[in-house]
Amino acid sequence: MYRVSTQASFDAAHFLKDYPGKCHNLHGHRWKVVIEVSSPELDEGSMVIDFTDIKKELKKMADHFDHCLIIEEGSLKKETYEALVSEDFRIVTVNFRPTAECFAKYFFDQLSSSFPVNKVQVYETPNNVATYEV
Ligand SMILES: Nc1nc2c(c(=O)[nH]1)N=C([C@H](O)[C@H](O)COP(=O)(O)OP(=O)(O)OP(=O)(O)O)CN2
Ligand SMILES: [Zn+2]
Repeated sequence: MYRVSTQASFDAAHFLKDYPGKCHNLHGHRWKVVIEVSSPELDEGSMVIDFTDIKKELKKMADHFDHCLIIEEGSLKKETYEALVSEDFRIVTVNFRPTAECFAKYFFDQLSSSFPVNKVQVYETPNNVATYEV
């Protein structure tokens, strides 16, 4: 089996609603997303996949979250949410709990529609990584 991987990063703030510890506070990470694509054979260009193609797609997804506040749908009071919006903050609402695990699955699902992805890793910090793989 051949495997290739590429990565992208984004800076974003998040919080974990009702988390029993410091992570319920608003805080930021430089998130790193590493995706791995595999194939038993190479294409006519002797590649699993052209890095250029997959990098472009991954970067587009990472840019979507860059310099934003990630909010899990329904996790803030309406007035808090509206106050943040009125400050013109860039907010991206997600329909999952914004843990590294859920982000790994999210990136996996999104990219799998275009590429034979077999693994996604999301680093919240250089030491903390979550993996979703098939
Ligand atoms: N399995 C998971 N555990 C935790 C996640 C997660 O996504 N998956 N997320 C968090 C928090 O978001 C937090 O930011 C990370 O926690 P922690 O490692 O405690 O924070 P630091 O890297 O800043 O650690 P220090 O050693 O305190 O510097 C929590 N858990
Ligand atoms: Zn965090």
